Amino acid sequence: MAGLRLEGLRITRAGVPLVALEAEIAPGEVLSVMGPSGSGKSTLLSAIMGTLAPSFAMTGLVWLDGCEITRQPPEARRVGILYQEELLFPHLSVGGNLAFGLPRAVRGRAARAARVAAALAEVGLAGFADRDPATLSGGQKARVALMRMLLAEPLALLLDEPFSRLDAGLRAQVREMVFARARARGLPVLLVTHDAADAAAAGGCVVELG
Ligand SMILES: Nc1ncnc2c1ncn2[C@@H]1O[C@H](COP(=O)(O)OP(=O)(O)OP(=O)(O)O)[C@@H](O)[C@H]1O
Repeated sequence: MAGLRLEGLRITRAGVPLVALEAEIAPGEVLSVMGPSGSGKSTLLSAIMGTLAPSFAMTGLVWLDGCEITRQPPEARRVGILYQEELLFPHLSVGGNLAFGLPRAVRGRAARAARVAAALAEVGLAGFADRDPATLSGGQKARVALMRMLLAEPLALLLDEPFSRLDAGLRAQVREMVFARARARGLPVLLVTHDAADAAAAGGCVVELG
C-alpha cells in the first residue's frame, strides 16, 4: 500500500518492552503519537528513520509506499523529519539552506535556484533567498525548515514536536502550513506531540504510548 506502515513493531531496551505499535498512515493522513516523557516517542521516530541506538532491539517491519525499508540505511530512506528546533545552517543563506535539501539529480544552477525560489514562494517567503537565517522570525525559520525538508522529496514526514517552541498564535499558523503542505504532496505524517491541541488539529487517529 502507499503510505507508511508499521507492522508489528516492537522496540525493547535491555529486554524490557518500550514500544509496541501497529499502524497504517495513508498518503495525506496524520497519525498523532502521544505519551508521557520517556514512553518511547522519539525512539519510535528513530526506528522509522533507521537511526535506532544500539541499546535498543527492534522486531517488526517498516513499509514505505509498498517497499519494506526496515533494514535500509538512514540515507537511503526517503523519510523527512522536523525537530523542535529548526536546525538551519548558520553559515548558509536561506537559499543555501534550501538548496541543501535538493536532490543531486536536480542539476544546473538555474534549475536549482528556480526550485528554491518556488519553495520560498510556496510559504510566502518570496525574495528571502539571500537572507541570513539569523535575521528570520521564529515562524519564518519554521517555514524554511519545512521547505528544506520537502525539497528533498521525502515519501513520509515525521514531526518531533516541531511546534512546541512557537507561541500560541504562530503555533496554529505554522501547524496548518505543515499539514497543508504535506496533504498537498500526499505525504503520510507521523506527529509526536505532548499537546492535545496539536493532535486535534492534525485530525487523524491518535495513539498513546506508555
Ligand atoms: N540512546 C539511548 N540509549 C539508552 N536508552 C535511551 C537512549 N535514548 C533514550 N533512551 C531511553 O529510552 C526511553 C525512551 O526515550 P524517548 O526519548 O524515546 O522518550 P520520549 O517519549 O520521546 O520522551 P520525551 O517526551 O521526554 O521526549 C527513556 O527511558 C530514555 O531514557
